[in-house]
Amino acid sequence: VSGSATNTPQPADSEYIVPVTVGASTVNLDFDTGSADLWVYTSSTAGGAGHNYYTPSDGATVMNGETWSIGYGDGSSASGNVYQDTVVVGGVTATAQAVEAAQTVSSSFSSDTSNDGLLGLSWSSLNTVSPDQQKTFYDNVQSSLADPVFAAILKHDAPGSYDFGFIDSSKYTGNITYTPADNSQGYWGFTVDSYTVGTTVTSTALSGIADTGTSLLLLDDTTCGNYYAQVSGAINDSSQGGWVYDCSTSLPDFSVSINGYTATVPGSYLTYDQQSSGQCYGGIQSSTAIGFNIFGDVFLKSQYVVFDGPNVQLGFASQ
Ligand SMILES: COc1ccc(CN)cc1O
Repeated sequence: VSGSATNTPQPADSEYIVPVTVGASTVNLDFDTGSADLWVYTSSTAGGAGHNYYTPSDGATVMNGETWSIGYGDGSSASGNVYQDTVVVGGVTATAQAVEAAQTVSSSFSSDTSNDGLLGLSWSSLNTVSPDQQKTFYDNVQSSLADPVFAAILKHDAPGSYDFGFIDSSKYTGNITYTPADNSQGYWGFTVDSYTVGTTVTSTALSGIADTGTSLLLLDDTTCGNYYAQVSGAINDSSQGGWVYDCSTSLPDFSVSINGYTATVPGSYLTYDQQSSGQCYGGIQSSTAIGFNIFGDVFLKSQYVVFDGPNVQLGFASQ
């Protein structure tokens, strides 16, 4: 089998939401290659006002004794109990998917009514269900897929898709360049050989993770400093949450070299949003607080990205 589900960017391309059939309901989930839990609001979730919620199908079963509790890099969290139910994404069906029902969610989730939960697409080793760790949707359907891969096609301010089971050459230009993935921490980790700000090449390798569930491109302080050195007037202002600059400033492109392929994020994608101060908040920010680099939506929305589990590799092409 194969299938494609449309994703829709939320304001500032902050997250990409996909309608998913979970049991007897349709909910809008944030697909997150940086985590491995599929969780969703229920009719009784504290903080569930304004969200669609999960209704178990007639065939659903409660996974007795199983619970989950997750924390994310931005300090948000959620927890609850677990059902086994049918989940359909773009016509691809997982018949025995662990559906994690949220009993509690933190305030940043409850106030974000654009999503009704998350669908994790990292490696299943990050799944938080206890005492029996559960598999991601991708792991559950992988053996049924015509080609056991999925692709993320995130766009700037336009609908894209998550494709399961096929590579679509109409969705990228040139060729796909593959590079080994580092799944040792449960993420889709990878290394770039160098980076370029405008036309200035820095021959330093950077490692990080491909994370559709993080909005920004989070890089070490040296790399951030080298980028914003080419943004006149940019300052790193902790009171505004990081690197800001006057919104009239033009931004240089940021590109990375992966196995001979140059992945370019145009300067026009590198402003995240305008602050009330009239300053603009950059899409490239520091990864110091996290301890590793994150190639989030700001980077990914310039690329066609293949996530290949069996070969433990990532593929990149321009779109
Ligand atoms: C508060 O909202 C979120 C927090 C964490 C993630 C996963 N990186 C996704 C979200 O939409």
